[in-house]
Amino acid sequence: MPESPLPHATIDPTSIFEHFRGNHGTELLTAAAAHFRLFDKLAAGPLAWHELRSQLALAERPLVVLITALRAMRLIERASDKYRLTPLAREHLVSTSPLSVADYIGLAAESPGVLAMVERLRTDLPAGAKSDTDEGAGTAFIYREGTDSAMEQEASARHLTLALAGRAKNVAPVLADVLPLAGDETLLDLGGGTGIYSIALLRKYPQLRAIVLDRPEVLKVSHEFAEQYGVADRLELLAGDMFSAALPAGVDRVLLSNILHDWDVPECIELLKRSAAALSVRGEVLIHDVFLSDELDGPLPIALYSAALFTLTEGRAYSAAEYRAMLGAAGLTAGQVIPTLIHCGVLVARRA
Ligand SMILES: C[S@@+](CC[C@H](N)C(=O)[O-])C[C@H]1O[C@@H](n2cnc3c(N)ncnc32)[C@H](O)[C@@H]1O
Repeated sequence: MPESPLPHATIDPTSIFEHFRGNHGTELLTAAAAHFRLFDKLAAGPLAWHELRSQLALAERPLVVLITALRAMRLIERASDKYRLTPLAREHLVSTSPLSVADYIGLAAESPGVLAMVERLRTDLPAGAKSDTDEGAGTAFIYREGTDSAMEQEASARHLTLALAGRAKNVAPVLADVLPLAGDETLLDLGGGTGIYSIALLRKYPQLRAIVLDRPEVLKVSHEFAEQYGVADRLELLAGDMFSAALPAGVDRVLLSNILHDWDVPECIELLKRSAAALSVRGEVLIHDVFLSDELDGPLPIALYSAALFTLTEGRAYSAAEYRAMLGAAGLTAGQVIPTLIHCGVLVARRA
């Protein structure tokens, strides 16, 4: 079988992803205005973070997702550790304002997407997870021992893994361009999915070997990709749970591509500690992901992607500052984010 090419995109597809995620803007804005009455609550005066949490009855992760998006929309701003309405929100989103459009926004209050978002915000549970109102069909993209995951069923694992490949095929050649791995022997790709990022790096660096760790049903797809892209002799497939599997020791790089954004902070720190323990003396951890601003007030496309991650997984988008804090807890320190494509970038970390 002839080897498949892995070409660079000639036209940047980023805007398509931004349009695709636009629905989360409607959902979060309508949830805030019509369900949580956030703008009316803030009309009475600025609130501290803990006051927002108790007045909205939201856990930390959903509140971060909601407030980050509203700050990115320039409807809420932070001043002296309190959150307040911007002039735009005060004039147009407070229900008693003469020029309020709150009822207009309320037209979407009962739409299925908005109701689903409100449910996710209130329960802090990903779609498919078991809750009082949900039978639990299984979560997409994440596997946690003891819970139902779509990644454990052959058809859904294949469908979800191949869906991600579309984005990954565009980004992987750019990641290979920006990472100098000429002196490296081994790359461990945790939650590697199709393995396309490893494949791009293997094709660029002939001395490199890669190990993709993922769930068994997903690895069936990675196996096909390794054959298709002509790197099967240098790509090892390791089936396991990244939170508990014995990881190979002394690897030069651990790649966490679009992994940490699937998990909450304690799980991210755990994965970073496990990654750090797998490194050789000069080894590095590569966080390939999207990055919110350190202020957590944008950019809007990442804030809306964060909402998508929040609804599907146990994670959200993080800022580089948040990653630096997690890396610090794992004994690692990072340089600057190196941009790749479709809002992604790579943060390279080594032992502190
Ligand atoms: C969002 S995808 C990222 C795939 C790929 N790295 C990329 O950048 O496109 C998350 C991957 O992590 C895998 N995964 C989730 N939980 C896992 C676990 N506990 N152990 C091993 N793999 C897991 C999923 O099967 C999936 O392939």
